[in-house]
Amino acid sequence: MKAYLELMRAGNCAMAAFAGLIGVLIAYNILSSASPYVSLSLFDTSLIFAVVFLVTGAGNGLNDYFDIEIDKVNKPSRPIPSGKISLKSALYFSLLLFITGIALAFLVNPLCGIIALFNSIVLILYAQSLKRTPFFGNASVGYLTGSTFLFGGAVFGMSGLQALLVLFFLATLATIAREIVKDVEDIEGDKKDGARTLPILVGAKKASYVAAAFGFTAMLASPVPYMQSILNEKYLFVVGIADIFFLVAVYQILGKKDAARSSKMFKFAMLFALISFIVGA
Ligand SMILES: CC(C)=CCC/C(C)=C/CC/C(C)=C/CC/C(C)=C/COC[C@H](O)COP(=O)(O)O
Ligand SMILES: CC(C)=CCC/C(C)=C/CC/C(C)=C/CC/C(C)=C/COP(=O)(O)OP(=O)(O)O
Ligand SMILES: [Mg+2]
Repeated sequence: MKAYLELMRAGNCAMAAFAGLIGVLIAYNILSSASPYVSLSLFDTSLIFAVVFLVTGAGNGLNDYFDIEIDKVNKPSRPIPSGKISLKSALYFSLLLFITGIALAFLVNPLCGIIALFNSIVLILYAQSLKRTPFFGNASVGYLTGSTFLFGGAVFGMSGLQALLVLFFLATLATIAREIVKDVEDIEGDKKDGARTLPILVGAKKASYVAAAFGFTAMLASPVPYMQSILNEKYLFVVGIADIFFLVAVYQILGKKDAARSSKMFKFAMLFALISFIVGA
C-alpha cells in the first residue's frame, strides 16, 4: 500500500486536491455574494477533492510507468525502478485511478466530467510524449496544476469556473517556472533518454532565465486577486511571504545555479501561496 501511495506521490495529490477545494470555496464566496440561490453541496465538494486526488495520482503513476528508463538514472529509488511495484501493476493501477476519477467527476456535473476527461487525456499525452518536447511538456503540467482551481469552480458551472481564472493563471505561471527548473535538474537523464526539453535545446543558463521570467511574472501578478476583490488583505500579507520564497527560488537557479534547491523552494512558495488563497478567501 505504501509503495502505491509513493507511486501516486500522495503529497502532490493532496496539495492538488486542496487546490480543488479552494476553488470550490472561492467560487462559492464570489457567486453567493451576487445571488442568494447559490448553495454549497458537501457531497459534491468531497467528490471534487476525491477526483483531483485520484486523477493526479493516476498521472503520477503513468508518468513513472513511461519514465522507467530515465528514472533508473535520475530517481532509482522510485517504486518502479526499485522493484517495489511492477510495470504492469503500475499501469493497471493508474488506469483504474483515471477511470474512477472521471466517473466520479461526471457524478458532479457534465462540466466537471469533461474537465476530468480532458485532463486525463493531457496527462496520458504528457507521460507518453509531451514531456519530451520543448516547453509543451512544461505548459501541460502548468495548465493541469492551474486547472485544479477551475475544476473546483466548475462545481457551480461555467460562472464558477470563470471566477477562478486569475488563480488559474497564477498557478500555471508558477508551475511552468518550476517545471523548467526541474528540467534543468534532470538534464543528464533526459539527454540519455533523447528528450528535447528546453534546457537541452537552449542550454541550462537560458532556460533558467526563462524559468525566472515566469516566476517573476507570477510574483508581480500575485496582488491581482486582491485588487479585483476576489481575496482580502490577509491574502495580500501571506502571498507576500510566498513571493519572498519565489524570489529565493529564482536566486537559487540564477545566482547559485542550484536547480534542486530552486525546485524545492518553488514548491515551498507554491504551498505558501495555496495557504494564502485559503486565508484570504
Ligand atoms: C504567485 C502565486 C500566487 C502563485 C500560485 C502558486 C500555486 C498556488 C500553485 C498551485 C500549487 C498546486 C495546486 C500544486 C498541486 C500539486 C503539484 C505539486 C503539481 C505539479 O506537480 C508536477 C511536478 O512535476 C511534480 O514533481 P515533484 O513535486 O518533484 O514530485
Ligand atoms: C483537475 C483534475 C481533474 C486533475 C488535475 C491533475 C493535476 C493537478 C495534475 C498536476 C500536475 C501533475 C501532478 C502532473 C503529473 C505528471 C508529472 C508527475 C509530471 C512531472 O513528472 P516528470 O517531468 O517526470 O518529473 P519527475 O522528475 O518529478 O518525475
Ligand atoms: Mg518522471
